[in-house]
Amino acid sequence: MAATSSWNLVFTSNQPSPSSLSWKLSFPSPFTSVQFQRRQTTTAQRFLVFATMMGAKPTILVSEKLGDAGLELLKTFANVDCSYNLSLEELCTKISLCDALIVRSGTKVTREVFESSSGRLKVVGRAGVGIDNVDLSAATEHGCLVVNAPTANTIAAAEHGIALLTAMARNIAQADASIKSGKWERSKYIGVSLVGKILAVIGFGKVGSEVARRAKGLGMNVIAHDPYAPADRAHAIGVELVRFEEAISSADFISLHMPLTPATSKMFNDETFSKMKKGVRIVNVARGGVIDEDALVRALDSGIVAQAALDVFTEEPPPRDSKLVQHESVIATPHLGASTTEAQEGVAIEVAEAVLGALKGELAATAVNAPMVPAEVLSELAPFVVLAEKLGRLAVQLVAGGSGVQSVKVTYASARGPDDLDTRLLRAMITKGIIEPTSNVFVNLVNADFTAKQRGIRITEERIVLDGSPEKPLEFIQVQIANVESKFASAISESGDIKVEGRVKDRKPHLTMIGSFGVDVSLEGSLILCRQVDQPGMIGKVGTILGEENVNVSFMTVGRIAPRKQAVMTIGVDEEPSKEALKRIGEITAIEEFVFLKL
Ligand SMILES: NC(=O)C1=CN([C@@H]2O[C@H](COP(=O)(O)OP(=O)(O)OC[C@H]3O[C@@H](n4cnc5c(N)ncnc54)[C@H](O)[C@@H]3O)[C@@H](O)[C@H]2O)C=CC1
Ligand SMILES: O=C(O)C(=O)COP(=O)(O)O
Repeated sequence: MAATSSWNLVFTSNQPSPSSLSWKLSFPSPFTSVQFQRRQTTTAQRFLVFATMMGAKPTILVSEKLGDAGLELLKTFANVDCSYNLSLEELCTKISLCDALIVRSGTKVTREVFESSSGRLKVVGRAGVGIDNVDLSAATEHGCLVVNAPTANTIAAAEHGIALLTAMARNIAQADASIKSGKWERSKYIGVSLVGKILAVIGFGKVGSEVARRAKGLGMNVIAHDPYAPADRAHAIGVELVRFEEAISSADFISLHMPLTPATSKMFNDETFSKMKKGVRIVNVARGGVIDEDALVRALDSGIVAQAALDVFTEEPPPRDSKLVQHESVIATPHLGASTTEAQEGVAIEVAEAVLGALKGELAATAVNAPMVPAEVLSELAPFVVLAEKLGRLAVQLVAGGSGVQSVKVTYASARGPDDLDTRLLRAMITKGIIEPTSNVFVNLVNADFTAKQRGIRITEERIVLDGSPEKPLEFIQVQIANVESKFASAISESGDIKVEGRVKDRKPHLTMIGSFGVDVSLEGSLILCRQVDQPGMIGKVGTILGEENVNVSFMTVGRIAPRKQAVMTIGVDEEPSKEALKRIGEITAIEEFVFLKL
């Protein structure tokens, strides 16, 4: 069964629920609860509930310039207060009178803002992609839904990337400033050609792939690095997906299009610059934080990087005396990637529809957070929810870089009939585990299926109906990822898929199978998996190395096919072992392969 069920997010008042409650989520006054229900209510009914609850039009604060079509749409259903350039204090004062807030990247929606709203703020709409200016945890804690507009500015951002690429290569900005100051410097501004040059696109998502398509039209040879992008999508537009080192060491031009996440923060630093071809040119229309800006200044000064074209900065606006912005080999724009008339109209409509939809009780397909689920609803499923997310995280970390995840099969083994076990939350948590380590998207019950679909990940679910007591909701969950290579060959099952299986024991998640190896480890902290020839002394050898490296081992177990044949040793560690410690483990003769996994 494909993950195609559709759900409504319904805001209700103190009235009895009109239809069956599936997930009841806490929500502040005047909405007393939020429920996820099958699509049983009509739009008219939802409007009725909405109108009854509100009594009056909701108030929406728009704190940054928004396209007219979006504003008009908002005004049809709400009182709209457009107040720009508010200080934090002013925003906090106004917010207690607003049901929704619409922002771009310039408004910091901090915890203070949610606290000041005293529960009235129900939706924050981000008219764009990046939500790094909204405190998502605070929003969720305050029961406030956050929605964005993820598709309408893709082309604008890609076009801006190409504009910066060509302007940089031909010194357009510098030459323009020169001629305007009365000079005529033809030999000073000799540029470089793009045709035949290698462009490495880092982050082959919506914007990255559009940049690649356009660069190919300019005659460039385009390669891309994105550990999670499907290779066939790249092949379809004639782009080869390569490893990160290969991308940065062979490129003449590098264009950045990955999100800012803990994994991509300062991904471009002294070490990565030192591996680049001398004279490389870099474009950044993603987020300033993916580059260590001091390291970029050093790389520009030493000539490793010949030029950089930057639209985004760690601090925006950057300090007036920023060495980077002032550098003669840098051209810069003030975060203009999404600033075209067309994109701003597009994001305005996209965000207005999402905000109004959420206020009317419809489920926003572009929701990036969700209100919290009360403990009583979760109590039975809670340990399985934790297990589901951890299995997703484990499975995706076993995928070798370059082989994108497209097909995930989840198997639930249970003695309960299909109608007595709702797997939506489990599926959402597996999806969260698979997607979150590779993106800045916040995956939850609201947006899990949408996010998986958008990323081309097909999640199918299967039931194994067991005999026995249906008291326990589930016996085990298996997660299988098909058509990928694994960093740890032993994780591949007989069917050729990466396979992990887990159970709940004493309300704690346990990994009970990896590939064809039966194991039994509590899923806490992080894990080292080693495949080895089964022989005495292995636990001692690995334990000694970890002890010497001051890494605390929480448990060790061995699962084997038969005595003295192959075994998989699972080691739980409290701290992340150093590269040196992992190298020493890999050098133990009997160890055939190993992998370190963060849970
Ligand atoms: N300058 C501007 O005005 C604009 C900036 N942006 C920025 O561009 C970024 C990309 O936007 P979209 O393409 O719409 O997002 P997207 O989510 O479609 O694409 C991001 C891609 O980065 C990949 N990725 C994740 N971790 C990676 C890693 N470690 N190395 C390489 N690739 C990695 C993901 O797999 C995904 O394919 C956004 O995060 C946003 O911050 C977007 C629009 C306008
Ligand atoms: O959509 C994004 O991520 C952007 O960076 C665009 O930001 P903006 O809405 O122009 O402030």
